[in-house]
Amino acid sequence: MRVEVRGLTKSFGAVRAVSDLSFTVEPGQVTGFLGPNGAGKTTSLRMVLGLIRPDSGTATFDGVPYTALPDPSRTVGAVLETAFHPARSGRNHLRVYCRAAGLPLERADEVLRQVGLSDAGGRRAGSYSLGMRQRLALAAALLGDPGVLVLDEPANGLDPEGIQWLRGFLRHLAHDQGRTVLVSSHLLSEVEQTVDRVVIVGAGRLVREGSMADLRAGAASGGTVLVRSPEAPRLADALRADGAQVAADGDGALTVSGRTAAEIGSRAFAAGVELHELRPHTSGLEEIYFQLTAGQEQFAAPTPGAPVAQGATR
Ligand SMILES: Nc1ncnc2c1ncn2[C@@H]1O[C@H](COP(=O)(O)OP(=O)(O)OP(=O)(O)O)[C@@H](O)[C@H]1O
Repeated sequence: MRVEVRGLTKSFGAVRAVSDLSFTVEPGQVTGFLGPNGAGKTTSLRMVLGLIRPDSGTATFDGVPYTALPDPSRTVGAVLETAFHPARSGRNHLRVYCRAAGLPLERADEVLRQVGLSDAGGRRAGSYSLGMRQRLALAAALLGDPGVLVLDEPANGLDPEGIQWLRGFLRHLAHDQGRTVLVSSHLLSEVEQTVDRVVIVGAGRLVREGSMADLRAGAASGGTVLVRSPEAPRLADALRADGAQVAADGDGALTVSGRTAAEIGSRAFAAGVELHELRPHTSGLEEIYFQLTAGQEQFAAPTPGAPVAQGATR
């Protein structure tokens, strides 16, 4: 099932949370919905799920808006926020949902098993760790065996082991079971190894949509490489002649952009230049994400020592 978002726009008073946002989420893939805090991710997901009405624009599931789906809980599963009745067991929490959605009660145990909570199903949800609550929320989203999963920051509060489990689980749901998975995060690094595609938003607008492979390819040439050589000027000339950008610090160190470390090493070898150091300086990927979203955090912490801009606080 394909999710299509077209021209979604939403303001809260004077704050335009989402602005003419369009993107597509394909089946069989995990799509990361990325952007800094306040970029409009949660508002967009709530519009996709029919929880708030957009000022304009549409979000559809194979052409049908959420509110017109004949059987929404069997079509779309969502994890938005994790609120539980603390005295209710995890299993009973899920059974309440089953009843409300007209699903067989056995589904509760099936999804508990899927998320690895079988042994904890009888315990009060109030005693669950944050990671277990996230798993329970994911279990609730899976109750109707939906073709589409929409997850808002599901990695929040998970320990590294939990994040690794989630990564494998989401990829399994998309790649092996063909589901459409949309997962939001404000950290690229958190979902980098999980997602196949990215939709990046900043200040409510789309700033990038594409495959993770494309983002990585752009990043490989977007980073910088630190090179040290006793023959730095000669190497700089050779690299510049090839079209690379080279900054020299005069002390035998060069900062090269537009070339990977391997390409620089090959060029040096071909020119017979001795190297003493060859080190990728920035990851490229984080840099691209940062550049795409720079200055768009709504509540960005000021740089220490920098003057506070007028109007930067609200
Ligand atoms: N109900 C609301 N009333 C007023 N303003 C709102 C409301 N919901 C969101 N906003 C504002 O809309 C903007 C986008 O918020 P949103 O929560 O969608 O961003 P986000 O990308 O999900 O951020 P975060 O990662 O911090 O959750 C913010 O400026 C926020 O303050």
